Amino acid sequence: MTLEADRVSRTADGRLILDGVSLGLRPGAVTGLLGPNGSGKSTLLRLLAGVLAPASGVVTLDGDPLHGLHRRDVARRVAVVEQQADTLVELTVADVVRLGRIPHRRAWAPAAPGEEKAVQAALERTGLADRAGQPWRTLSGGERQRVQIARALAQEPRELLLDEPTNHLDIQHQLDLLELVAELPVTCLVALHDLNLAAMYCDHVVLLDRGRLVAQGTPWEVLTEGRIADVYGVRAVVGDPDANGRPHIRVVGIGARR
Ligand SMILES: Nc1ncnc2c1ncn2[C@@H]1O[C@H](COP(=O)(O)OP(=O)(O)OP(=O)(O)O)[C@@H](O)[C@H]1O
Repeated sequence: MTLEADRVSRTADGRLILDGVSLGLRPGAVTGLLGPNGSGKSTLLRLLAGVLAPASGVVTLDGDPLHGLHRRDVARRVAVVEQQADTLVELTVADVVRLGRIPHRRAWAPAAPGEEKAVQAALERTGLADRAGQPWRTLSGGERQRVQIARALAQEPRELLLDEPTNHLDIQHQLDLLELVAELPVTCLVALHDLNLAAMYCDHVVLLDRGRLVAQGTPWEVLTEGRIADVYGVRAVVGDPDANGRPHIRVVGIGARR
């Protein structure tokens, strides 16, 4: 078992922004969270992370309601990479990655020897080992994004929730990052805008539209031409030109959103 949302809703400013969404992550698999701007992806991700509470419905971790668990216990299991990382003015790259270890430490206890190993491993996995001493504020947007991923890996989570982690990344780093995520032995939910990246790297995808879950299944099941037209308002051709078993989505024009 892992993270599950059962009919969760959330309102903001009196408006329903998530409406009765039920979703179970697949243990060890990468689930893509898709949907147009404002469809509720970040909100759902934050509910699953326990950062926001649902107005109704419940989120559970291994069957236990998240609201009944200690923050630290949730943080030992679930790592989150949000879109906008805070500006941590005077920290180095390694300092930021070390923040990932905080949930594993007893209050006021110094870092245990194994801690630094986890930090080093995370820096190496994200190709940042030679940047460890660089001040965070001097990094480019893409480098900051990778440091946030390294921080999440240093946390050694079992569930990893990523909100548009490929933003700011050049194409090679986008592929590197999603390949890394796909190889990790963790349960992962990743919000993405690029349907082709989702089709390439996700085992399972979930599609939101205006706060509702409209489809979930394999990329082939969910990313149909009709559904792409309905949800995104574009005309697309879905095929498998590379014969790699993954759908390729070619957008051919603006359509009408139902
Ligand atoms: N605190 C808030 N107050 C008012 N409205 C909010 C608040 N938080 C979210 N919303 C609204 O809820 C809707 C869903 O927002 P959310 O950020 O979850 O969407 P998203 O799918 O992640 O969008 P994007 O792809 O643009 O990042 C949006 O219309 C947003 O304006």
